[in-house]
Amino acid sequence: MKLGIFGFGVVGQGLYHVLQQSNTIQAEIAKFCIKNITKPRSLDATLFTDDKTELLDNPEIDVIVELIDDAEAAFEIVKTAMNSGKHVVSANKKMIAEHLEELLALQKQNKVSFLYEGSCCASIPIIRNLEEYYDNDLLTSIEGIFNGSTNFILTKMINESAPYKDVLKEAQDLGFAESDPTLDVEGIDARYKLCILLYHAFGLITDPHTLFTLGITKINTFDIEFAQKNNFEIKLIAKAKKIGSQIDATVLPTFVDKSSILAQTKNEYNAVILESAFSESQFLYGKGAGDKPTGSAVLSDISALGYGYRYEYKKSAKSKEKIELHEDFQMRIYVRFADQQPDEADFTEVLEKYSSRYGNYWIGYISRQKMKEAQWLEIPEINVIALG
Ligand SMILES: NC(=O)C1=CN([C@@H]2O[C@H](COP(=O)(O)OP(=O)(O)OC[C@H]3O[C@@H](n4cnc5c(N)ncnc54)[C@H](OP(=O)(O)O)[C@@H]3O)[C@@H](O)[C@H]2O)C=CC1
Ligand SMILES: N[C@@H](CC=O)C(=O)O
Repeated sequence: MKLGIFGFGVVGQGLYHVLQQSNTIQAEIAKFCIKNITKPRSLDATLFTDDKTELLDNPEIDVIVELIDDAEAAFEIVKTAMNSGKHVVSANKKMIAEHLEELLALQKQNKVSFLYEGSCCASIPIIRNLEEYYDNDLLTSIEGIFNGSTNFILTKMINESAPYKDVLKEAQDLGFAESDPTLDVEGIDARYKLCILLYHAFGLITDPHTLFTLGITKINTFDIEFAQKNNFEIKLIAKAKKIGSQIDATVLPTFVDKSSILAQTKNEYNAVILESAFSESQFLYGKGAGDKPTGSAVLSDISALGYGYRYEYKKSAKSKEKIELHEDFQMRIYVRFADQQPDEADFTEVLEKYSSRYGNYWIGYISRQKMKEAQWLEIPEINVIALG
């Protein structure tokens, strides 16, 4: 294989290192295409170009590896590569989640492989497991910690009382966070990953914007103290549950019991729990961000191209039932507020009310639709955390 690699940032360099250390892959790097040609690089300058046609128009390059931080530019690169008959490996969850249908069509039209294991939970081989191992089992739910940066931030905030701003900066310095870290802390990155996994798990294509998502930016010491008093950890949980032919999918900060497997998942580690009819509960665990862990997933895709592997998207091909996203579910939530309180009429039932000079909270049931429409959710002092 001759590889044309786009991007030499955290993941591009991680891939370079794992490729150097792996002695089983028959792949040669033709060139890296990057954005800024004047930036100093750790490798010989002849290996770099800022002209994408040098890679895309080179007939000797049969595999394009797309590892850049610009989703729209990435989509153009991937489209051109596939239309030129090249196989593509990517880790770009934003690009994949936002263009999934077009990408499926491009693979089919051009009879090429498009693999993207690194896009979901970095080193955890979740996509290929969903494609191959869970081919015939009846999956009922997939849930877990799908973002390394927020898990790193929450671990440090809760276990080490570290300030949010400092740990966000640390997550950026370690190469875990996206170039735009809002994608991480607002839960959007986890939502992209959930969208991709929804297709591989259940055959459901979803517009990422439709999934109800809350991030971790409003969590404060009052919430952390509530968690500690009640033996909880706070985790950003992405979850999709199949009820009949309907799917309930959300990304929410969630109180999880300290003894649970998800509470034990710390720092940049990710975790996925799968529930299915025959194998019942299974757990996958591994680093969800970082150079070499993500590089290893990309390497595994490159290796799979060596034996002609491609996703068959079996769930969508085999499914006889029409799977739909459904929003009419009740959620049990904790809502913390200061002077302005949430609208009680929005709640189906308020189970508990607490008030003190340090802060107030309610615990209650509310429908997803009411949550989506709630104006009070925009108030900076109001924070919602799901109760699992
Ligand atoms: N970091 C992580 O842990 C993980 C990241 N990902 C995904 O991998 C991708 C890369 O992330 P990461 O390595 O962290 O990002 P970085 O910001 O570290 O690197 C981005 C690279 O893309 C290059 N680039 C940007 N735009 C273009 C363009 N138009 N043409 C050519 N090159 C371009 C940059 O060039 P230059 O060097 O000149 O600036 C840089 O080398 C993203 O999609 C991210 O979501 C997936 C899993 C984990
Ligand atoms: N920013 C992402 C990187 C991996 O996907 C994360 O923190 O999980």
